[in-house]
Amino acid sequence: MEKTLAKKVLAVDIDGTITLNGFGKIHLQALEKLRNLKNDGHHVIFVTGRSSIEAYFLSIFGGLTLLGVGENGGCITHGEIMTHKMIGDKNECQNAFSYLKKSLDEPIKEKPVFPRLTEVVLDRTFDIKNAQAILDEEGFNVGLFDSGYAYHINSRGVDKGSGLIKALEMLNADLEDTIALGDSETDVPMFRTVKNNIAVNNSIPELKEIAKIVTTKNSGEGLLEGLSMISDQFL
Ligand SMILES: O=C(O)COP(=O)(O)O
Ligand SMILES: [Mg+2]
Repeated sequence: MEKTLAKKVLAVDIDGTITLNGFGKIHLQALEKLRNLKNDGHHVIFVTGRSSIEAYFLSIFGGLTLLGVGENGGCITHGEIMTHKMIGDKNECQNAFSYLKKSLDEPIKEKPVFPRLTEVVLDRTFDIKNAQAILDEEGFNVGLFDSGYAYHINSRGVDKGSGLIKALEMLNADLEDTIALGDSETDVPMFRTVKNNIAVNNSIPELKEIAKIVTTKNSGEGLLEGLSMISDQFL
């Protein structure tokens, strides 16, 4: 009697992993692969710096699990009736943004993205490490993160790792049954949380260093390559 495989959870980054960073175009074969895995009984969810509403709608149109972790873990949108679980605190992120506007010499402005419920998203136009030091110095309880697509001001303790753990609780699923895929700094907390993970070839070196699998191909092609490398093991 063939052992039925435990239901796995695929936690998939969007920009730079199933799209080309900055453009948003979905790699269709990669999406088809994810839908097939969903149809095989696994959970497939997006864990992204984009809005959780974008992730949720992509899961509807993609035929995936109706749960999107967005805003770098700051908000989870889920269910047949669209419901938001807000984890981050937009107020403290906005206060930090206002302080940076007064403190930085370089230009700093919000990136024109889909509206956010718990974070602030900025154009990548300033020295992020210097900005983080200024916020720490002033005692702001926020983090500044670079997804390669945008800078994010998130509440302290809000990241893709903490957001994924909340999502797994909601799905009644286990960390050891989870596989994460990503490409940028914002995926590092997720990879530190989930030991089974795949960094696509266009990932930053810091993510590749901690990844269990690093693909030779970029973005959507890399997702397909990475999933084929594990499918014989446990998908
Ligand atoms: O919105 C962004 O920063 C891009 O997001 P992602 O790479 O985490 O999907
Ligand atoms: Mg990404």
